[in-house]
Formats: sequence, structure tokens, C-alpha cells
Amino acid sequence: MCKSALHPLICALPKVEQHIHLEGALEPDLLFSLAAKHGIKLLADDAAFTSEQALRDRYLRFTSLDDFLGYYYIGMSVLRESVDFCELAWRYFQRAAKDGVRHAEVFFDPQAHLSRGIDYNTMLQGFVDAKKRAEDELHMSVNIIACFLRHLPVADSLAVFDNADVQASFRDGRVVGIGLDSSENDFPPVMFKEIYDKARDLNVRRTAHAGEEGPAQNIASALDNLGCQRIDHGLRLAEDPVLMKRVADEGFLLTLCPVSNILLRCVPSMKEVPIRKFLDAGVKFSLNSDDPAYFGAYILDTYCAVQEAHNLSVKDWETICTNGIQGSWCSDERKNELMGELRTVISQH
Ligand SMILES: Nc1ncnc2[nH]cnc12
Ligand SMILES: [Zn+2]
Repeated sequence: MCKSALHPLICALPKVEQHIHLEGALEPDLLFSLAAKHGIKLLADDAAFTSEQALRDRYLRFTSLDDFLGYYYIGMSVLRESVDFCELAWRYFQRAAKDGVRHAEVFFDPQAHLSRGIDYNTMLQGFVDAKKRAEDELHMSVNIIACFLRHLPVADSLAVFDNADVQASFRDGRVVGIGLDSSENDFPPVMFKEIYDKARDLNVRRTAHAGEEGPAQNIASALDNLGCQRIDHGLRLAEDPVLMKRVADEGFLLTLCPVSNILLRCVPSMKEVPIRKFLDAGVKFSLNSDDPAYFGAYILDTYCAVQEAHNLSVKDWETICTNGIQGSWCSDERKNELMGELRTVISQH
């Protein structure tokens, strides 16, 4: 809840979320209950894992992306069966729907589960079941995107990309696109060019985390070397005016995650997230939660925090939501429906 007079509008906006890691929606209560179900002992020597509260307190003290990722990979180790993946995603969809999310494009990290011996179809089936339920019961549309982990050997990502089950999931549309995530420093986008070239040949959509902790140059590289159709984060684009003009002129969408950027110390405060700068420069962006269970903020919390710091106008919100809808990887028909919902909400406020 924000104090802005626009709070009712912000609640009612039909939202799209394009940057949410399903594993990052693993709330401590589900984490502990799945650990108990599977008899998994979570790092007994880390005081953070002694209680839900201790874990939440630790999440408030992340010092960097890598510090967060340590907890993120341990947390997801409790996901073992299809029903676990389904429960995780279903909880996220229910929460997102309450916040007004009408279309979600959700990430998952296959390698983080394959490396623990979980079959690709086990994890994906759970996510697909939850997606179907969200579409049927919550009337949301959902796309699933598989991300590659840049801290692992490129050969590992290539083997996963080429795997028959993964290829089948691209062909039948259960997975519509690929992304690139995990540690950014030391792993420049160009390392993954071969995978992205293959994805382009198969008409698989392409995005990558870039310019989160790493320099703006990684954004240019994700566009030029990987043929990315949008950029996840892109926060540091603001440091390069020439590239910023190019991104604006060519209409690439950034999936900004401002609360994540603050919690992971990529930017000191919400006021310093270059929201106004991007709006003024015509850089398109959407607002997203990234890893809501770890950063204590889902999408409505994020919209409210942006409003409190930047005091946006109705027109600004219309621009942000329009760009999010138009930058989504759904059909033109679905975009038209969402645009209609947006116009109705704007006209009522
Ligand atoms: N913010 C983030 N950056 C990179 N990899 C991630 N995986 C989950 N969240 C991430
Ligand atoms: Zn992310």
C-alpha cells in the first residue's frame, strides 16, 4: 500500500510480469515444509536456516548478487517432485493474480535441478500443470522461459539446450524462450553465442540478464552477439547515453527489477533507479519482482515503491503498462485484450 493518490489506479492496472524466477518465489514456509517432506537438512551450520524468521532476516542483509545466489541455490534444493514445482508456481500465480498480473512470463533454471538428479520433464510438468491451472482458474496467460546458468561451463548449457526433452519442449511451445542468469561478472554474454544462434534458428525467443551488476557493455553484447529481443534488468544502461539512445530508437524492452537492485546493492535507493531518465529518453521498460520471496516484494509492492519514490503520473503508468504489454511474448490477440483492459482502467481513473 502506498500513500499516493494513484494507489487505486496502481492496484487496478492490468499488469504483465516478465522477470520472475519461479525458484525465487520459494517462500521460507514452503521451503521448510518441503525440506521436512523430503528429509532434507539445510546447511545446519548456517544460523539462517534455523527458522523462517532467521531466514527472512538474513534475506534483508544480502551484500551482492552472489551472496543472494548462494541462498537461492540452497533453497531450491528442496524441490524434488513434480508436485513440489507445481505447488511453488501455483502459489506464485495466485499471489500475482491478486496483485493484478494478467500475463506472466516466468523463468526457471533447468541446470540447477538437473545437477541434483531431477529429470527435466519432472520439473517442467509441475510448472506446466500450474500454468494450466492459472490459465483456467485465474484467467491469466503464462509463458515459460528456460534460463541457462552463466557460472557453469558453457558445454553444460549446450548439452542441456541440445537435450531431446528440452528440444521437445521448445517444439511444442511448453517453453517459448531462453534466458541467461546467475553471476554476471566474469561471464560476458558472448560466451553463450552458440546457444543463442541455435535458438534463433529454431525461432525460440531470446532474452538475457545484462547490466545488473555488470557493465552497460554487456547489454550491447547481449543484443549484438546473442540477438536478444529484450534485456533482463538493464539497470546500468543509464551509464551509457549512446547505447541508451540506441535501445530507445530500436525499441528493446528492459525488464527492470528495482527492489531486487536495491536489495542486491546494485543501486543505493529507489530514488536512484533511473526511472525518470528512461521515461524521458523513451527507453521502454516493465517493472518486475525478480525473486519476490527473497526480496520481500511482489509486483504490487514494486509498483508502489516506484510510485512513492518517483511520483509518476497516470500518463507515465499508461506508458509503462503499454510497453510491458507490447513487449510480451504472447499473441497479438492477447495483447489487444490486455490493451483493452488497460484503456478501461485508465479511463476510470
Ligand atoms: N537477479 C538475478 N540475477 C541473476 N540471476 C538470477 N537468478 C535469480 N535471480 C537472479
Ligand atoms: Zn532475474
